[in-house]
Amino acid sequence: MPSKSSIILEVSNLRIQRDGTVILNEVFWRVERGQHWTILGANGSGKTSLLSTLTGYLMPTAGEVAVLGQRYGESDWRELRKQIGLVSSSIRQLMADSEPALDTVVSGKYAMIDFWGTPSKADRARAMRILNQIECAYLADRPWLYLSQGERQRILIGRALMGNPRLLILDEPCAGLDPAAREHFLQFLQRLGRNKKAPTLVLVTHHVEEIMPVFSHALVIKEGHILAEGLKESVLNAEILTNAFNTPVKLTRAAGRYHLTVTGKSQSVI
Ligand SMILES: Nc1ncnc2c1ncn2[C@@H]1O[C@H](COP(=O)(O)OP(=O)(O)OP(=O)(O)O)[C@@H](O)[C@H]1O
Repeated sequence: MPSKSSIILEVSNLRIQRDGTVILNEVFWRVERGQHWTILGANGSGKTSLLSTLTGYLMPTAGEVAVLGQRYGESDWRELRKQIGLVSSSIRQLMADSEPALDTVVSGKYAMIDFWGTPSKADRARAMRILNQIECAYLADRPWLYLSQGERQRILIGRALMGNPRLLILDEPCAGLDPAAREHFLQFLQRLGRNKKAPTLVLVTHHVEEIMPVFSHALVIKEGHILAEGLKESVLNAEILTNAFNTPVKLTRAAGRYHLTVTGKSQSVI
């Protein structure tokens, strides 16, 4: 049995239902320190809903959700959110065009969008260290508007790191990146995750190619329930992914990376 402090999050018999629609059902999931997870599933399977529950934006209909030792319903989720880093397209859209990258990183300390205050010397120094860590020191003064998609993703990770999170959730961070930018970003994620002080990573992706060796575990969702979860070697196989995507697929693995090929027609009727 893992000690309490080593449990990053625990979801038990979670059910989410809205307007008669069951979005998630019978979800059991535990993430422990030292693990990095990836979440896979077809469009509409429930990935974002699961993440929204973890960040307190979606209320469970039944079941228990505990994140970083705080139980949903008993703790102030707004406080807890400060310990969870989140990089998602919804956050990307909220950034102010004129804000320099350094200020965007600083704003992560206050879990604020569009930072209006004057950052303290110490905050600026810390943000600069983070910019170095995310290999973006050269972007410190560049406004958000001019950053490339790949640079924006890194700056948002920097912003999340400013809050010193123990959990960093990345919801499709490679969306919109060209193949080279995507690979650079993934290599960066690999280095980040390898760092002993790194937060626990949870990556939502549609592409197995984005699952870097640093990710130790995988969770596959289908139609609101868990199809498979555990060590990625036991979860990521053609049979499970064929089921998850309702389409015959072939999965290959080389040098710790995966590659998926669709080999047949979808079995679903759209
Ligand atoms: N508030 C809501 N009320 C009713 N249905 C909802 C609500 N929120 C989500 N859903 C439905 O729940 C299902 C899961 O949605 P969710 O966004 O979690 O899927 P997803 O796996 O993240 O999909 P994608 O890969 O397309 O982003 C979808 O069918 C969606 O329409």
